[in-house]
Amino acid sequence: MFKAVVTDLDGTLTDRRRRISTAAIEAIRDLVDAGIPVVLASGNTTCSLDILCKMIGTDGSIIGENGGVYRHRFDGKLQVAGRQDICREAYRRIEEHFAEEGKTLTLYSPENRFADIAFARTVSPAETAAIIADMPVRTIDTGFAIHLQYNGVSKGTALSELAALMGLVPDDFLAVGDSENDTEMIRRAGVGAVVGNAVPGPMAAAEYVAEKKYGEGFVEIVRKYRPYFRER
Ligand SMILES: O=C(O)COP(=O)(O)O
Ligand SMILES: [Mg+2]
Repeated sequence: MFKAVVTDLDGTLTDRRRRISTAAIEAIRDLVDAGIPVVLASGNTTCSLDILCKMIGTDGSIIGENGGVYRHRFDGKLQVAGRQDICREAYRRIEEHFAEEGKTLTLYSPENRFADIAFARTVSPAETAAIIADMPVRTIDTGFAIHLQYNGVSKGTALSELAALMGLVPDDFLAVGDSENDTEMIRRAGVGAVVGNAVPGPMAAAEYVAEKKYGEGFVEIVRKYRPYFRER
């Protein structure tokens, strides 16, 4: 029996253009109304997740910044993992490298990030990774942004820590995602599933691959596993 859901946001609840699926919102509300906690787990910042949680109607339990931050409920203390100072150092090196080629990078909400660094996908993620190959920092391409995260921090590690705060274990969760940054979370959860638009990494780690893409895929996955949930 599963007890909770942890889901990615961009590309799982939203389409390619980041428009949220209203069907996915309905599916989350049905779970929440049945007493099944739903955690939003994203590369996005805490403040953007907070607004979504309020408007969708979850209890505010989140994993943000690709596992760099996590919190149980709205009133819980925001936990910060990893080393943003080292990610910043990596970013400076990347910035310098591309500046020599005449390319300027665009940071995403640096003032609201406590753990990772995110910037626009205007340069090659593989080239970015090569520049910082000797540093303990991972380059993550989510399909929406390039993130720099301290080694050993992921949505998967945050899931283990958040689950404990919720009185649960990762095995109690159904995890849903679409991108490279969801692979560890999908591996760690009791069952992992991906939407039809997922990239090969998380797809290979998942027990189930939805036929449908984006929000419709999320709804398909929730329907499939709904009988295996314990309602509270
Ligand atoms: O922040 C990103 O780059 C992608 O966000 P996601 O983890 O919700 O897909
Ligand atoms: Mg995603």
